[in-house]
This record gives sequence, C-alpha cells and structure tokens, in this order.
Amino acid sequence: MTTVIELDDDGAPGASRGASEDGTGRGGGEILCRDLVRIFATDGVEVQALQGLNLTVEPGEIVAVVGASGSGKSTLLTILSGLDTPTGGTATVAGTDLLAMGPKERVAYQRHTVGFVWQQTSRNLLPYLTARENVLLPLELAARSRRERGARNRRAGDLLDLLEVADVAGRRPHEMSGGQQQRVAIAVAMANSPRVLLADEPTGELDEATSVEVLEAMRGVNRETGVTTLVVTHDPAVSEHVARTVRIRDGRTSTETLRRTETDEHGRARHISEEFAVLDRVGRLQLPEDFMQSLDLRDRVRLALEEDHVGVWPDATTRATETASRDSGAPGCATPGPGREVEPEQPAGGHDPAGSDDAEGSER
Ligand SMILES: Nc1ncnc2c1ncn2[C@@H]1O[C@H](COP(=O)(O)OP(=O)(O)OP(=O)(O)O)[C@@H](O)[C@H]1O
Repeated sequence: MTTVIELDDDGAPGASRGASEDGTGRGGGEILCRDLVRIFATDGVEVQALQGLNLTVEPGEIVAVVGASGSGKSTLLTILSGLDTPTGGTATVAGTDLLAMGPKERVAYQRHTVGFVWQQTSRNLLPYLTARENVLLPLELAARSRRERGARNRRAGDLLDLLEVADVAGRRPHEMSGGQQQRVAIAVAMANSPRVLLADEPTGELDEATSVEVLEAMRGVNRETGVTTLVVTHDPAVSEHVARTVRIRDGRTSTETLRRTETDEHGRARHISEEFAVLDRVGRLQLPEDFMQSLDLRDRVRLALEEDHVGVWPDATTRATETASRDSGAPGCATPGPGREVEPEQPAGGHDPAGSDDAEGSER
C-alpha cells in the first residue's frame, strides 16, 4: 500500500483529486461537506456522531463510504438526504445549502435533487404496488415534471430496462428476489432524474454474488446518466469495485483509497490502489489503524520535517519510561531528561513515498 498525505493548499506537492480537496471548499463539488458536526443529545448524554467531517464528491463521481459501526456513516447520509439537519458546519448538495432549506425547499430537494436507496427493501418499495407502479409513483407525485401519462410510462419502462428488471415490471415486491427488489429501488430513486443518488447499505441484505450484481447496476446507472453517487457500505465487494472509497473514523473522514487500471508495456491490465490520509484545514489527520498497531504508535509520536516528507516515529522516551518503570517497579523513575536525544526508530508506515520504487501505487 502506498500512502501519500496530501497537503491542503492549491498546487501543493502531490495534490490530486480526492483527499486534497476535502475541507478546502474549492472545486465546486456536487456534494460538499465542510467541518460537518452532528451532536445527538439523549437523556442528558451527548453523542458527537460527526466531529468536523470534510468531504467533496465531484459531479458524476461514484464514491463508497466505509467505516466501523458507529463511525457516523448513516448520520452523514441522513443529513445529505435532507432528513436530518447538522448541528454545525456546512453541507451543500447540487448547489442546495442543506442548513438553509425551509420546509418547502426540503420537499422539493427530496423529490428532485436526491434519490435514495435504503438497505431495507420495505423502505424502498410499496408492497401493494407492482415494480412499474412503484417507479411511476414518484413521477406522478412530482408536480414539477408534469410529464404526459405516455411519457411517464415510457420513463418507467426505460428505467426498468436500464436496471434489467423489465421482466418483473408486473410483480409486487414479495414476488421478486432481493436483488431484483433493490434494482427496482434504484429505478424508483432515479425516476425524477436526481442529480445525486444516495444509497445506505444497498446490498446489506443480499448474498455476495447478488451484491455485486446490484453494485454493477448502480455503476451502470452512474455511467449512463452521470448521476453523482454515494454508497455507504460495510461490504468490501462494494467498496473495492469503485474508483474511490472514503473511510470515516470517529465522525471524520480519515483515509481515502483511489483505484485505477493501467495497461503495462505488455498490454496487461494492472489494478493500482493508493491509500491517502485526509488532512483537514488545520492540519489534523488520522493515521491508519494498522500503521499505529504495527509500530505501537500511541499517546504521542515524534515528528520530523524533511525536505519532501514528514517522518513519524514512536515516542522512544515514553517506551523507555515504561520499560524502566516495569523493571524497577517504581513509576516514572527513569524518565530521560528534557532534550535528551533519542535515536529515531523506523518511520511510521515504513516507507518514504518519494523515494519508494512503488511511489505510484501498489498492485493488487
Ligand atoms: N438519533 C440518534 N440519537 C442518539 N444517538 C445517535 C442517533 N443516531 C446515531 N446516533 C449515534 O451516533 C453515532 C453514529 O451513528 P451512525 O448510525 O451514524 O453510525 P454508522 O457508522 O452508520 O453505524 P452502523 O454501521 O452500525 O450503521 C453512534 O454512536 C450512534 O449511537
């Protein structure tokens, strides 16, 4: 794995699309979150679900959002879908400021600007309507579109074709497989041609093979229509199939993985995967957990600014104190004096991006 910590300024070394644009507010992303905070207060206890999250998704991009349970993924999606309001920060989707929406704008936003697919099929489709009727419903509710009945029928038919579920157009949800239901759900979400498609664990109730099919259907819709797509998932089969995966940790974006395919000199396709740490506007970043574990990085680390990189080392003074305390049984008795020189150990991450043969990325 190659890791490059990107700087936050325009034109900074190593800047590229992705992590570097987070938190800067530049780039005019279709989804733009800056310092997003969401605090829940229940029974006098406050939970900070989002703690200054920065995210930029460009028009037409498809991005997977991953993270441990409780990291804030669903909170983010609920805010982006207009169902919840953040406590602080800014969130703009397709030019709509989500903190400034009134009730009418909120309804219009949910009807026309964003489409959603939820994990539970029961939340996506009405059980007493057929697949075709489910797709027709948002078209009929959207007063603004005022399509003729014929045009609405054609639109529903085209979407069911695009999602390859035209053969189940006349069936109700309980007469379809889980994968078919989710593909119809994508057709419903796309009915009013939203600019942004949001999906929360859309493959959570499906087996692996069906998950890949549903993801492929989403990628197909993204390619055909250019709809900006954000998919929250636990499923590595989903996140590894998109060009960009954003990881959320403790309510903040921590790392991003960018994937691309290159053809080598022998005409063979190589899959390149690069992981980036996300640096926010004030210079905070989260080191990947496996880096911290492998070098036992905790509490504090030593930093060194080099010509073209920053080195991070375990704090040898803390380790020396701990070892001496353990050996003598007296806490802190062997603390080295201030300014004591400590030989740096191996740099965190174990590599120097600029000097590495693999600076371009790692092959999967
Ligand atoms: N309505 C709420 N009231 C109080 N706390 C909440 C509420 N919604 C979410 N939280 C808390 O906010 C944090 C983030 O929750 P969230 O559901 O966004 O996580 P997640 O990453 O989607 O988790 P999972 O993968 O398990 O769905 C958790 O600690 C959760 O308990």
